Amino acid sequence: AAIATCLSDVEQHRSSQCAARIPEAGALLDLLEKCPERQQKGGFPVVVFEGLDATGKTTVTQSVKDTLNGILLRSPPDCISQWRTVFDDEPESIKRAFYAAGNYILASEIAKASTQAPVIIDRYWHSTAAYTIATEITGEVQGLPPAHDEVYQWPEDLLKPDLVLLLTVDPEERVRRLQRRGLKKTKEEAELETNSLFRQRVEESYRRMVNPACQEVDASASKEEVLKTVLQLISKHCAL
Ligand SMILES: Nc1ncnc2c1ncn2[C@@H]1O[C@H](COP(=O)(O)OP(=O)(O)O)[C@@H](O)[C@H]1O
Ligand SMILES: Nc1ccn([C@H]2C[C@H](O)[C@@H](COP(=O)(O)OP(=O)(O)O)O2)c(=O)n1
Repeated sequence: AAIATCLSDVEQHRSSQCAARIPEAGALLDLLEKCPERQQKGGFPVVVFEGLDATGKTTVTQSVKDTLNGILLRSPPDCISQWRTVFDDEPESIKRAFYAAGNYILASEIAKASTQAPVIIDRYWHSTAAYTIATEITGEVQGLPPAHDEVYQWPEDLLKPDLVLLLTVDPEERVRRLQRRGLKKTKEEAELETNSLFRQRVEESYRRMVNPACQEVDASASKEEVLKTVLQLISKHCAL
């Protein structure tokens, strides 16, 4: 399934002539091969936060982690994030193999952490899927694969979270937050800012994901209000 695809993608790139150019692909594959397959979740809830850049994921995940005494994780996981810039400059298929592999490596961390405390995650599979789907077409959301297409399914061999919250803010507020933050953006995020059709395709892809689907949260309110809404949703959907 998905892990096989991303393994073969990375393997292909390791064994191809570009391997000399991307030695990190070999190191990534070694890490991936060490991860046990079909990881099981522990007894604590696993909650994922998704959304476009600057919708407030970092802010809210930190607060939720503090409130619930939880463990905060992100995709791509810290153990491979030093290679991110290398893969971000590669062609689309190599870049996506990196992010896909990162989700499987993260699954091992989630399995372990969820035996200790609630796990809060900043991006996971839905990010990889939504940005990939949105990149593969151009133009309006009408051009996306139809709702219920299998591209919107969660990979059957990847550990599932209990709850996925999709943070959305209106485009003007999002740009204000991006500007206020003033951090260096990934190339793709710079493009997002200017390309509103791409942004719409990413959000619509997020909304079509199923099993688990994303629950949308309007994140335009103040940090305190957003935190309150999110904590209510978590206590409604997860046994804490
Ligand atoms: N609810 C909010 N209202 C106003 N500003 C916010 C809110 N949440 C986050 N911000 C600000 O917006 C910027 C982007 O937030 P951040 O949490 O880094 O988003 P992300 O992790 O989704 O990229 C930051 O400068 C942050 O302080
Ligand atoms: N699990 C993940 C995480 C990120 N990605 C990709 C999707 C986009 O190209 C970028 C977004 O990452 P970026 O660092 O800009 O986002 P944040 O600042 O963390 O909100 O990474 C992914 O494909 N899969």
